[in-house]
Amino acid sequence: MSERWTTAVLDTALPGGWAVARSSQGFLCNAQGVLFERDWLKQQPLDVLAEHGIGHFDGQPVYLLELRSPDTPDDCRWQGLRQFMLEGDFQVYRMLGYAAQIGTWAREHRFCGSCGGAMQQVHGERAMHCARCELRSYPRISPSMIVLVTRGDEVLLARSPRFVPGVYSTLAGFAEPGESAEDCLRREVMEEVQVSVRNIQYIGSQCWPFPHSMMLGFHAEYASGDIVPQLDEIEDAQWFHIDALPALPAGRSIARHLIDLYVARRSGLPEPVLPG
Ligand SMILES: NC(=O)c1ccc[n+]([C@@H]2O[C@H](COP(=O)([O-])OP(=O)(O)OC[C@H]3O[C@@H](n4cnc5c(N)ncnc54)[C@H](O)[C@@H]3O)[C@@H](O)[C@H]2O)c1
Ligand SMILES: [Mg+2]
Ligand SMILES: [Zn+2]
Repeated sequence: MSERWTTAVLDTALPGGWAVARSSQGFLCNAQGVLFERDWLKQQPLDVLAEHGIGHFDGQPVYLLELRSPDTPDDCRWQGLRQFMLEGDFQVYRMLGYAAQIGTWAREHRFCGSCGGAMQQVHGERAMHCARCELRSYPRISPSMIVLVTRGDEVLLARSPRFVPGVYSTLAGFAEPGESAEDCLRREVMEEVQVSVRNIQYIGSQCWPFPHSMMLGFHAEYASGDIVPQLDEIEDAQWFHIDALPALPAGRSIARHLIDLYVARRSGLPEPVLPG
């Protein structure tokens, strides 16, 4: 894996470095991209809610300006995080995914969830602290299982009403307290399509910053049951032959990787690599 982007807790009192700016409209971009000279950006008339020192890109310190409103400096525009996931430099997307998670988490933890007091960023640590009751809050990550259920040359794919028309994907769901990854996977598959699985095989993981999932990806073999889609979540679910697949999710998603990997293995083709 490339190390162009690494996270760090940087001191916002120091000058210099690069900055990205985020609002409800996405990240600020100009013709050069999404990284701005920080000292210049801070002189622009932006409505800054908070600043975070988030890491290094190509060895240079990077800060996040989290904005209250999307005021747009001259020659700039906004681009959503999903668009960075779909195209362009994947390391830039990784940096912005981290920035988005830190910005959202800090914005949602300005007040203590225990006593309601104001919270402050802890110096040198990615944490918010309540001076009144000593509570510390850390960035939130939600473990989620994602699984390709297989039956020989067939794979089980489903579509949610939220998907682009025609697209089918793997099954996924959030872990609940008390579950192992395997428990969650079996429960989600049973809830969403009423199928049971066996031979669960861990494939790999992917950060999914929409808004704070950690996807744990698996292959699992079909064991028993007929597909019965869960009405509110799953619009349709079917077995598809690997030679006759429908439209699939975005190329850099772990959902797509799980499908492409299985097809490659069944077909004796070189295995794809999960972008990371
Ligand atoms: N990277 C990928 O390829 C890929 C593909 C599919 C899904 N995903 C992600 O996987 C995650 C889970 O998938 P899903 O939407 O099918 O989940 P799911 O099947 O568990 O159902 C979603 C429901 O879970 C509840 N929920 C929302 N946030 C939660 C949380 N943090 N913890 C527990 N429950 C929560 C809500 O009621 C929501 O409607 C989502 O973040 C989704 O975007 C990623
Ligand atoms: Mg689901
Ligand atoms: Zn408190």
